[in-house]
Amino acid sequence: MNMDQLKRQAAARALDEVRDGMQLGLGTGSTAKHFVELLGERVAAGLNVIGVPTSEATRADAERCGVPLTTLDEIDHLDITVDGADEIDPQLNLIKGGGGALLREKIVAAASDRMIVIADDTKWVPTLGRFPLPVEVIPFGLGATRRAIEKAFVECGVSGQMAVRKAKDGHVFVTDGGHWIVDAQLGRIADPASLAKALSAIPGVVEHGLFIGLASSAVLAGGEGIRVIERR
Ligand SMILES: O=C[C@H](O)[C@H](O)[C@H](O)COP(=O)(O)O
Repeated sequence: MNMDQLKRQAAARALDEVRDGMQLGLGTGSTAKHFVELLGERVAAGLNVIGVPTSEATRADAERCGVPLTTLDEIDHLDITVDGADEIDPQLNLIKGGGGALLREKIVAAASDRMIVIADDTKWVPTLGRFPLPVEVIPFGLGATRRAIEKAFVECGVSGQMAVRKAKDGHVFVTDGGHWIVDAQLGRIADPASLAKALSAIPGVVEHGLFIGLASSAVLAGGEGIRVIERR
């Protein structure tokens, strides 16, 4: 089974948790896209749900698949958010934002009763940090923000190169919110909760890709089948 088939399997398993009448957060990325497509098939067959997309890309996918959409201004909570991740550790802390959608993803996950993470099992790691940590920043005063981020890294015992993310066309990547992303190659983040707190305290940082205590469960698809891990 190839990687894409594993992603679809994980998405299909998460779909088992969806009930009629639910309000759903719809994640972003190649794995979440499978979930949106499978959800669309169920909607076409009569399932009544409504979704909040975590990016303009997911909005377009959901519209194409016929999934009805709303916003967090029109409803007061979500039952489940189903989203992918770039890394998942055994405490179900995550690195997200490889696709640049971390800000909306975190807002939507935090407004949800449960967050189910779906992934192929290569995303499962003993310690976060091999995947570059995305930090969403305001372009204004970026030099000062970068220095403050470096200081936070030192205080949290991590270090590594930082680079402003570029889009495929070579221009600076701009998020749906109009911000930039700095990717930090940290290698190993021993204390992700402390680093998350330190980054959140920096004025020019809009959000970062550490999702601490947000995921309720992870559905990991691998060569030997599906593993569901619940947060203790
Ligand atoms: O910004 C993007 C998101 O955090 C994605 O959920 C994450 O990058 C995983 O994406 P994929 O399922 O494509 O690996």
